[in-house]
Amino acid sequence: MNALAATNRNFKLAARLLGLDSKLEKSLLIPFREIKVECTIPKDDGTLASFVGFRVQHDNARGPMKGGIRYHPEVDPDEVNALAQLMTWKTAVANIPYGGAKGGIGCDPGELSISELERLTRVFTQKIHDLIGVHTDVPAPDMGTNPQTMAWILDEYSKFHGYSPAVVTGKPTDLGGSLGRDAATGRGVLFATEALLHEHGKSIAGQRFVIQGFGNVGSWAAQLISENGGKVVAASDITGAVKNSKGLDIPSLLKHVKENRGVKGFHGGDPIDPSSILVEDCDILIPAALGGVINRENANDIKAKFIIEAANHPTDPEADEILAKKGVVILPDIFANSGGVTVSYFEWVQVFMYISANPFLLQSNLITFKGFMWDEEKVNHELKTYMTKGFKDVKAMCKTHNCDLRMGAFTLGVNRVARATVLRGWEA
Ligand SMILES: NC(=O)C1=CN([C@@H]2O[C@H](COP(=O)(O)OP(=O)(O)OC[C@H]3O[C@@H](n4cnc5c(N)ncnc54)[C@H](O)[C@@H]3O)[C@@H](O)[C@H]2O)C=CC1
Ligand SMILES: O=C(O)CCC(=O)C(=O)O
Repeated sequence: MNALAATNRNFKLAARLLGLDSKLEKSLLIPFREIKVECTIPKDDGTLASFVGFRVQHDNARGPMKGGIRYHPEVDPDEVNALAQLMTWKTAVANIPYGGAKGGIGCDPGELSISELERLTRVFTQKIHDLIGVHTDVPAPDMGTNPQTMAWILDEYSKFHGYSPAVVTGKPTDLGGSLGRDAATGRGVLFATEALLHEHGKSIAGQRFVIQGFGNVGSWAAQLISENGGKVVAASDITGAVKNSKGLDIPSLLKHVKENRGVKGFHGGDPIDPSSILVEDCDILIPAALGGVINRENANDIKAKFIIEAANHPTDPEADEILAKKGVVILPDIFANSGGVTVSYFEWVQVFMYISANPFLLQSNLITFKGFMWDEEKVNHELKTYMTKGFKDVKAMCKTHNCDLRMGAFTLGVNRVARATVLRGWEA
């Protein structure tokens, strides 16, 4: 099932459990705006290259639309649409005052030089600058993008609208980014996993983890899990996969990935076929790469007892059904990976605090006044508070609607957005 069909299906199931009015259901499903732009850049060798960029703004009933921008060859409009919708429910589950959006450019960032990536980002920003903004739609990093990408967007946007550090989050700390944002999605995955395991009378220590994807989210999750006594027995990325049943030495693997741009060739374990990573023996499986990877082809062979969805939409609905019958507990993406957008919200709030404390910044283009920025300990502490509360809220919905964690999270998110929509008088 494609990502959009799967996401719509989950939304409709939640709407039915909530008994939503059919007109309200329809208006919640239809995106606020879909943007598709052509981005042509000169390559370093002087030839021209054209790419297609997307931004889907799904819903803004609860606040400015929020979500990452992805650079990946498989970016397509349906997937961006699904990911934007997931952001709407995710920000509502986290109970932060945002709606949902997502963007992407169909490109392979590994094939582009830094200057080509900068030109592409600036052209994309030129094409969409009138439709994003501090109070309308606030991008952030996702697959294939990073704080540097956000810095280019900030700079290009500011040429049109004046210095606007709150127009993106996940930016470098030197430009007003929040401490802790880089690790936030992985740290949120840790807190979410702790909350789930606690309920099952378990803790991270001693559990065997398998992680697919070793980029921002996967590598931070691996690091924090191993620091908390968990054993990462296999990990993979686009370059390859490695396994060590005694537990991979994560600091050495992180060093290897940094030096070699991938997991491939790491000597602290045995190389395995990356396509078998999801069915490796473990207690807890963490998909942290692409969507749709857990499907009817492999669901029956999955050995994990718990799946923590660090990636967006890693599990197809058909796999959901198979895994439920096997008794596998799935912590859904719209809760499990909400740590990133939650700290993005903290970043946005911090930027407003220092701007209002020192309006001179807006004229000077310089951020020198850090008095109202939070230290990392505060960021992490607040994140834990939000993740713990989020888990409790999801569980309460599971009890009310007698449903699994995915529907608990969907009913929680959809209900909060529906209430905001009605309160604003937007229902049909
Ligand atoms: N960065 C963030 O704050 C958030 C990211 N996410 C989701 O987490 C997932 C990962 O995102 P990031 O870590 O930010 O991206 P990233 O670009 O930093 O890393 C992606 C990782 O996935 C690997 N990968 C790509 N294709 C693969 C394949 N076919 N098989 C195995 N590995 C593959 C890459 O080699 C890389 O290690 C995505 O689904 C993203 O939407 C969710 C919430 C927030
Ligand atoms: O930090 C953000 O604003 C968005 C992160 C994101 O794209 C996601 O949660 O999937």
